[in-house]
Amino acid sequence: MKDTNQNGRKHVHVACAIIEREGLVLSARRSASMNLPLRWEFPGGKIEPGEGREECLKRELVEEMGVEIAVGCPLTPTTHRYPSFDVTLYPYVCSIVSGEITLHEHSAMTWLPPERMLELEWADADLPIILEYQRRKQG
Ligand SMILES: Nc1nc2c([nH]c(=O)n2[C@@H]2O[C@H](COP(=O)(O)OP(=O)(O)OP(=O)(O)O)[C@@H](O)[C@H]2O)c(=O)[nH]1
Repeated sequence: MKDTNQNGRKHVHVACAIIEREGLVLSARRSASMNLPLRWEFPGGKIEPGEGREECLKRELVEEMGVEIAVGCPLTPTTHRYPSFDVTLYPYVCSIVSGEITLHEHSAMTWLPPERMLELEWADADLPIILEYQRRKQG
């Protein structure tokens, strides 16, 4: 997928994993040296050329956390305009099928019940995803 739009503005397409375990959800904190430093996000990353979204997620979770995941239900993709780039996030509900999490890129992680997720300071693009996920859990 192209990573600039018609205006020459950077637009990244990112698959992200809402990983569930025993009623809790995994949140990961970006490191101080990443862009959006210290914001919380879902693990995942940019979809490479020719790569499927689910394939991307499985690759990213091995690279970032050393775990194999099963990719489940998609949530609604959402596009957000940051000052210096645009991002479209493609969220999927996932579970870990093997491995123990080791953080290779993030500075922290936490498992929270869905209703407490907004206590963290999230990357702005994630808010619609969290709200949709919370609505699904309540309904
Ligand atoms: N993985 C992930 N990225 C997110 C989320 N929300 C969000 O705005 N992003 C943005 O989407 C992009 C994901 O790209 P990435 O993880 O592959 O890249 P990066 O920032 O670590 O490194 P890079 O941009 O220097 O290559 C980042 O710019 C990140 O700020 C999220 O929930 N998960």
